[in-house]
Amino acid sequence: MTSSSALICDTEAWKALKGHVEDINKTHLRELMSDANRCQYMMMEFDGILLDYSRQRATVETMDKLLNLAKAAQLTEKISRMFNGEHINSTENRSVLHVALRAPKDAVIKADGKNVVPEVWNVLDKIKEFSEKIRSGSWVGATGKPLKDVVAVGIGGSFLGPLFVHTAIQTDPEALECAKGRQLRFLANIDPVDVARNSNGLNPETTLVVVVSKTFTTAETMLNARTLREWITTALGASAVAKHMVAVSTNLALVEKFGIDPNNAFAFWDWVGGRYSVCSAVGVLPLSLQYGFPVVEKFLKGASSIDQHFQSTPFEKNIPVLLGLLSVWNVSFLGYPARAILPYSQALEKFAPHIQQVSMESNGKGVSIDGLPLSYETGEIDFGEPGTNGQHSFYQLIHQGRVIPCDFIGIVKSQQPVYLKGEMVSNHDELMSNFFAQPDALAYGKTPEQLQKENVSENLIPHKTFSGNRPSLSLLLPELTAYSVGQLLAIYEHRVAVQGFVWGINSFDQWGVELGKVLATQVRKQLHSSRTQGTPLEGFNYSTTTLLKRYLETSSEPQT
Ligand SMILES: O=P(O)(O)OC[C@H]1O[C@](O)(CO)[C@@H](O)[C@@H]1O
Repeated sequence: MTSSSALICDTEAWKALKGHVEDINKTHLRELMSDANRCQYMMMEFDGILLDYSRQRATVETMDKLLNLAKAAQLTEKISRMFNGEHINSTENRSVLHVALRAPKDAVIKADGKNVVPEVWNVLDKIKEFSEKIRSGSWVGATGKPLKDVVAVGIGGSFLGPLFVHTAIQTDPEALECAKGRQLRFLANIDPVDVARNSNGLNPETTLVVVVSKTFTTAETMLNARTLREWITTALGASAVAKHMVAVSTNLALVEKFGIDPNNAFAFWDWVGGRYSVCSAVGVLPLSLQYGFPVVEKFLKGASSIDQHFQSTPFEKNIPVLLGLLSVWNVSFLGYPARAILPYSQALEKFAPHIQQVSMESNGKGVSIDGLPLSYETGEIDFGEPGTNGQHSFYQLIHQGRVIPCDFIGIVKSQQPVYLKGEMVSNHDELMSNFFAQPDALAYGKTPEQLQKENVSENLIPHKTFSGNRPSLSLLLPELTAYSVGQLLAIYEHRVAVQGFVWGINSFDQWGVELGKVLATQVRKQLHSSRTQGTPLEGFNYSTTTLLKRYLETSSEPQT
């Protein structure tokens, strides 16, 4: 067991895994895969989702050792502390209760002694009512027209999760039907090009702007919100803000100060981390406006199903726990610094960008939760693209270059099936042929002997050899619906938490994003005074001074 100030790397369980790496290095996935009992042990099913981790560089013994590590890290206790609303985000003195956002109405989840589920459902009911008004046309804009289009303004966790879910369900037949005649756009970047892209073609008379910001102080979001407020008031007059702008925030005082009627604000709470907020009004409001609340409620139910599985299933059958432990194994023991997220589904194209924030903002830390410097790496470099597009891009490197553990995510039933008469297989079968083939190509590789038998010329043999032994895991979902998107989200959220719990870090703060913001403030002030009063550059190093000088001398940004 670790005492609160000890590092997990000092435990016997960690040392046992370190020693075990040597055993694993003596094996090849080719051999491991020939053991059917092992493979059977490494398949797990829950609520329609099938996990196959037999292509991890692990044996049953590895799993036993990882489960011992979980014990040494007090994983059971840490998960309970999260669900019990303890202030596990200790550097911000906050509970971590995104699970309460999708809990059933009759659940009891307490933060600071108070059941938060009724408050959650108050906001959900308010969203339901408001979105029905907008969708039915009973709430109209300043000129009496129904509001058909929504622009959600927000960045980071106030953007990536909602965009992921929107992209994932927009071609689902049920969601598609519910969204008929409506548009949902996202404005995140402060780059004015993003403003142009997301307002071009929209009519302010029929547009609702949802400003989404936990703090309501994020520089990019607030300037974008002011820009769209200007777009609305220029076209429709100042009073139009009341009908055309609403907000999602924990900071209702600043919402009001901005000029948005507090009755048109949708609250959430400081116990919801930004990157874990898609199940709060942050995601639920824009998605309900586009698809209707009943569709979004299915998404919440999918996430809740995984929450219950995560909270109550023994670790050896617990999908997020197994995935988290295997990631720790890959990063801390096998030394693989990256992870590729490879959904064989175009609808999941925004999944990897969302998980990049969930994972890298959570686990990219250099000290333990008690502030001790870590002697091991935490977090991994997450990236990904849908298959098969990625195969024609970066797969060369993962087959013959660096070893990157891969998550293959496949869907049994396509949202939009196509079968052309005379073709050997349907379009979805064609896609899935690749989903099934790639993990084996990575695991088995191809030996020089095999190439010789194929009469490959000697000089090409080294180039055509695949070392194999490259780990992956496969997740197979029955279909991609609002429900299963919720499941997928919760699996990854909890997996990231498991990794952080084992590494002994705080996965719920993000101090690393602050320094850059502070330095930008200094630059912003300088740009303002140089442009308006010709103030010379001061206080920057040689490099930044040179770049700023070039920028100021060669650009003529309007100042009025
Ligand atoms: O919702 P807010 O307060 O505008 O913050 C947006 C994002 O900024 C961050 O604080 C840092 O970039 C993220 O954690 C957060 O999701």
